[in-house]
Amino acid sequence: MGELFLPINVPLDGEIEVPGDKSISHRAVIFASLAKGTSNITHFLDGEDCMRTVDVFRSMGVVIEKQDNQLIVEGKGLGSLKEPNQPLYFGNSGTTARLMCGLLAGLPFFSVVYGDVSLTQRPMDRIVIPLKQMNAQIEGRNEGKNLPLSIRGRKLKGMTYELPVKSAQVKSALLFAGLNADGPTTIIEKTPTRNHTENMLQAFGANLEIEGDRMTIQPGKDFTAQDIFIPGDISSAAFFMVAAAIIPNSQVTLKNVGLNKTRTGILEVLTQMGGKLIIENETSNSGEPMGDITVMQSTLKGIIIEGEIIPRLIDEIPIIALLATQADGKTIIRNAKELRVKETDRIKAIVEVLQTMGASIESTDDGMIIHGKTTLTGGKVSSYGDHRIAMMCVVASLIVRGEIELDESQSIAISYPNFFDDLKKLTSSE
Ligand SMILES: O=C(O)C1=C[C@@H](OP(=O)(O)O)[C@@H](O)[C@H](O)C1
Ligand SMILES: C=C(OP(=O)(O)O)C(=O)O
Repeated sequence: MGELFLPINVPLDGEIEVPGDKSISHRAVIFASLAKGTSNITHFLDGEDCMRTVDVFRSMGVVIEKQDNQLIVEGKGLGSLKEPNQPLYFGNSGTTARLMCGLLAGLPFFSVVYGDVSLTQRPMDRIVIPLKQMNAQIEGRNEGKNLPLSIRGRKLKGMTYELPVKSAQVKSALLFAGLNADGPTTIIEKTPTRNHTENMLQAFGANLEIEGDRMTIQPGKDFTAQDIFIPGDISSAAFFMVAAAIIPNSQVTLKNVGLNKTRTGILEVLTQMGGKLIIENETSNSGEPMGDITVMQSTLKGIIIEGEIIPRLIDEIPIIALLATQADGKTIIRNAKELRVKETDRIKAIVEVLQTMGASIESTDDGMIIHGKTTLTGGKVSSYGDHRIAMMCVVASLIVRGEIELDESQSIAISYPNFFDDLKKLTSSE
């Protein structure tokens, strides 16, 4: 996209409603498509990733209409899905890939699934191995480690499985597979990851029991259509929370943001670093809490981010790294090796981008160490086609002394199509 001509050190001021949560939007389309009746989904994220999930269900015969940010889904039940006559394209979306494979493995037809260059490199064995233990018939490139995969769906066997990787996508894939199993499927999760699938299973009337670190799904329950309001995405809000925290005299309110505890690690980190934030107007819908978050600029200090909090802020680490460059002292991020298998190797990308801009940051095997506070000077950087790296670069451009030349920004439409409009609103208010 070339040079980012954005206002430098202009305070961010005002309020916006960030787009709908990406994880919850994917799940809302899936559940509404499996349910019987008409579901209205309000504040749906029409980013590219969620539209891939919509297209997949359209290819299986579900009528889905989009009116602005409202999605109307005419579900006819799990048994009504039809064999797609073309390969299913998952684009850049890891969530679509993992969740859909779990579902397709148990449906009585054949499908072929593939993705873009980035998704084709991401690990699929984390779902293929446990799905095969449930009797799934899946073949794929690199012995099933990567897309494309071919899936001959059939009745699956229930099983008990302890998750070896802290991944909500793997957990969700197995819960969806469990809907088409011959008996109960129990999943043991030692470190909590986002629980939107569990919340929505319960909201649609599935037979799901959760006890401590184990959950059991029983097949055989029909789902009834629901009206769903999708909260704002805290992972999108994070970019403006950080911008407000680091640009002098800023104050930003983000309305109706999802506050599910499995996602709010960023709020804890901001507070521990000395950030000022207020949460107001808390409500909830379909088991998902939400509220308004106001963030003000403040003096920040470095902290250690590790352990159980990591899955609760995994997608926010690119913007947290930028935040840490503006905090006094050392910030250490550990136990985040999963970042290496996201849209790009995010540890490598974050470190490269921020080093180019003049930050003092080094990578470790499972994270990074950042020394602050540094004045960023700009430079020529690549997002590697990763939406979160691209948005981090745009926020950085608001505080750099020089200019940032970013190679692309189209990827931002994957999760935040109106990102630049929202940025403009916050930088141009009186
Ligand atoms: O289940 C989900 O919606 C997601 C889970 C996380 O991935 P993993 O399950 O791979 O950790 C997250 O990084 C991704 O953006 C969305
Ligand atoms: C990792 C992400 O998404 P996905 O895994 O669905 O591609 C993300 O949005 O940061």
